[in-house]
Amino acid sequence: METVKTKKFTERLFENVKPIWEKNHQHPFVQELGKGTLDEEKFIHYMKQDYVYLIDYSKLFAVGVMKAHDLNMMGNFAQTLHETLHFEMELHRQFAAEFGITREELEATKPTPVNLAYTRYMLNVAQNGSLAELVSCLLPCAWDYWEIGKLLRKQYGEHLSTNRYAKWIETYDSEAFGEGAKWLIQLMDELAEGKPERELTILEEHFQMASKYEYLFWDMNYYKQDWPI
Ligand SMILES: Cc1ncc(CN)c(N)n1
Repeated sequence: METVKTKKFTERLFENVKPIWEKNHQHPFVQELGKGTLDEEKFIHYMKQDYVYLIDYSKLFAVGVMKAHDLNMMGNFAQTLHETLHFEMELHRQFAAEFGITREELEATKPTPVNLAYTRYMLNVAQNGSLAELVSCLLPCAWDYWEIGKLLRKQYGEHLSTNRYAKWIETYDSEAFGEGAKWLIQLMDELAEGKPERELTILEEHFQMASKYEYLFWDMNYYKQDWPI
């Protein structure tokens, strides 16, 4: 008997988000980072903003621990929280040290309107929504960065030795980061399993919204936007 392969929910998400992610991948911030030509001030703006973004992003994993369905899932959220604080944010601390920025200065960064709107959106869903909603919100952050890491390695990998931002590409293209993204993709599929279309639509809205915030985040840093007053 012929078996019909049903499409995974994340395959649907990936197909529909392509136009947004393509814009993220072609954003001048991303492309110039890949080439190593990105203006230092723009990168510093990003490093500082991203550091405080990641403090809030880590809290989403803590909510994941609270809402996890079993010990295994709880452990995975706890591990991802740990890796964000000690692996991903270490990248920012290292770059900051290179640019003469102290840890205190990094941590004291005030989030810009876009940064605040993005993290508040996710934290609101995390606290008031289901576990599936939480994962749909935080997934683009992990997944699209992994895609960008792989893409920049493919496009500009030959010139990494002369790219001052090489460590950034190596981090997001790394096996460790990819494993985290793959776990979240798999978890999204498990949590979406058997859900009615009404609920899947809401999950997809969060996924698309977070993906659009990713674009705004690149733009905000490229143009060094901050509070006008
Ligand atoms: C804004 C943003 N989005 C995603 C990532 C990858 N965790 C990040 N560091 N910053």
